[in-house]
Amino acid sequence: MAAAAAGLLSLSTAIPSLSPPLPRLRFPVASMTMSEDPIREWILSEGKATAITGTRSVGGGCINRAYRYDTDAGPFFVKTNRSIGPSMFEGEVLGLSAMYETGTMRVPQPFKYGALPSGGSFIIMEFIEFGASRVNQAALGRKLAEMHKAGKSTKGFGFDVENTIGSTPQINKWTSDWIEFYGVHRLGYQLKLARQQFGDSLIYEKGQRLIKNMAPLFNGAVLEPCLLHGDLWSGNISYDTNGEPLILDPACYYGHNEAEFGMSWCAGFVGSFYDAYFEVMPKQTGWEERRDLYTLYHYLNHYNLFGSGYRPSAMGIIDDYLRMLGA
Ligand SMILES: Nc1ncnc2c1ncn2[C@@H]1O[C@H](COP(=O)(O)OP(=O)(O)OP(=O)(O)O)[C@@H](O)[C@H]1O
Repeated sequence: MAAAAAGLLSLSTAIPSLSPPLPRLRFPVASMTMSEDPIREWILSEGKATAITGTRSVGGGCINRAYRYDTDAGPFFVKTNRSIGPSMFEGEVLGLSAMYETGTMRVPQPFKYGALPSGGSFIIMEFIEFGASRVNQAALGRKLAEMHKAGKSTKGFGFDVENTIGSTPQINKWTSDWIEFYGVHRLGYQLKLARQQFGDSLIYEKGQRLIKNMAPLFNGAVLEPCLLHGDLWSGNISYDTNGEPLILDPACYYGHNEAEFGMSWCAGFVGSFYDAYFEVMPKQTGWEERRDLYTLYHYLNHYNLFGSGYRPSAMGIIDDYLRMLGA
């Protein structure tokens, strides 16, 4: 899909409740007719508003600017990025759309993304009022498992577009074999980046040794592609005013379900979360032994994004596995 293409979705397909069955959402490629303010234009046409009564900044994000647009058709949530083209928001729209279509976990319904005339890009989506943090980890675990169960792929492991994890590119090339996908496009990609950025050939070589020898860790596991949020940490989890969990800001792809727990060290998941999750998606043989392998991807990404403070954690995991595997 061309990066400069705009995603289109009519608001007439908006659904007030998430009860299945949901209509299939589509984001057809459309040639961009550049208006002076494409956000306003969409809200006042397909967004079905006749007046924008106010706009205000929403804090919280790091990468983009976020706004609430109040209108006579209800509020919209808008993010803009002044320097990156629409490809980043294309990834977010397709990820939100894929999760929304499962009719399981609550996610904001994505409406539109495109280019800004001054450069940069925007995304418009459903505005969700967050409730007081009535943390319900059991509901979160159950809904997440339902999403993993419902979000199936016929193309293998990967996604239709590349996206980003933090600001690091995330390669989603469709691959039929999970161990190959995780080795090449997840661990291998981050290891190459560490060698390139920091000249760290030690972590690269040890990491590659782990990739070559990690297959036995998957013995007995059911390696089916499931739709993953991909960046599930506490900053991307919230609750609506009914106390229903919702997840935001995804880096979606189809992967082995256990990879979703790779950010658990920043998510604060407790026992009730895992108990509820495993009631829907049963625990697989060897999960405890694979757990750190899935956190390794995110530790490596933190090393690449934030520097050497994360290196000991990544290296420690690699060394432990090399010892365990006698590699
Ligand atoms: N659909 C939504 N409705 C209402 N508020 C939202 C919605 N999505 C996000 N928010 C709020 O806006 C803030 C910024 O959004 P988000 O985290 O997606 O920004 P970002 O800059 O893209 O991400 P990052 O956290 O990676 O920097 C969030 O912290 C959240 O409080």
